[in-house]
Amino acid sequence: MTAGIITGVEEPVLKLVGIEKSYREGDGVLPILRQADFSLFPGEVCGLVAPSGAGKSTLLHIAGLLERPDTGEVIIGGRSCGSLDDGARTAIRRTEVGFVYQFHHLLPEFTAIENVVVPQMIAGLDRKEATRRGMELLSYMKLEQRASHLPAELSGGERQRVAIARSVANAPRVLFADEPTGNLDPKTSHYVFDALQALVRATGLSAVIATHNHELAARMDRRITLEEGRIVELE
Ligand SMILES: Nc1ncnc2c1ncn2[C@@H]1O[C@H](COP(=O)(O)OP(=O)(O)OP(=O)(O)O)[C@@H](O)[C@H]1O
Repeated sequence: MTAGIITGVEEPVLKLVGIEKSYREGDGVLPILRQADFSLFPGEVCGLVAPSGAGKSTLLHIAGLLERPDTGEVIIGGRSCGSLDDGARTAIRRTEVGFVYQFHHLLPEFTAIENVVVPQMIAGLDRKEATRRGMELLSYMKLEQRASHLPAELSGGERQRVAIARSVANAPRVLFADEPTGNLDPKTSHYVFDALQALVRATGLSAVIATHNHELAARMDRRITLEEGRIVELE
């Protein structure tokens, strides 16, 4: 066993322990996260529902290794990430973590399938294998027929489904989605979430999804919120 890697089926894919984060505000500090603790288990889809400004994006960025907490520990796949240097954190982020945002951020000059293939080729896969996996992911997202279209030729919901497929192209352990349907109408939001859920079920991925949409949150395995910087489970 590799030193520092904990194995076992019940081990969380993501663990946050005592996370604290403040930002400077004028002459003072603005505390955002205070002793935030959280565990996400394999295959779980967890909704993060909290008012604007509560710290949802901050939490996702810290958990996804885009930002460092002031104190506390982020453990991904049993590995503590706090003491790692930026290079090691970037390597873990590339292989273990996927991100989806409110806006798709697809490469406009590349087709849907190319957008899913490019990150895999950057990670070292050959084009044939990357295309095979890319088509499989697009089919989970019900986009096989749209694979050769450019982003400008796709609807908002289709673009967001391509962005989701791309975010998991390199088989991360955990997906962080920050308002992934925030830009879509309610019907399309549900359709995109259906596709995301099918993908999660098919790949065994775990996900934390920040959303203002309570109906979507109700469809997730668990829901959490932020209360005065702490993570609290919702019924
Ligand atoms: N880099 C930063 N520097 C200073 N303040 C910041 C920074 N990032 C976020 N904040 C502040 O921290 C608070 C939490 O921001 P965050 O974006 O995490 O909230 P949120 O819950 O995701 O909000 P929303 O739902 O509106 O996206 C806000 O008051 C924000 O202004």
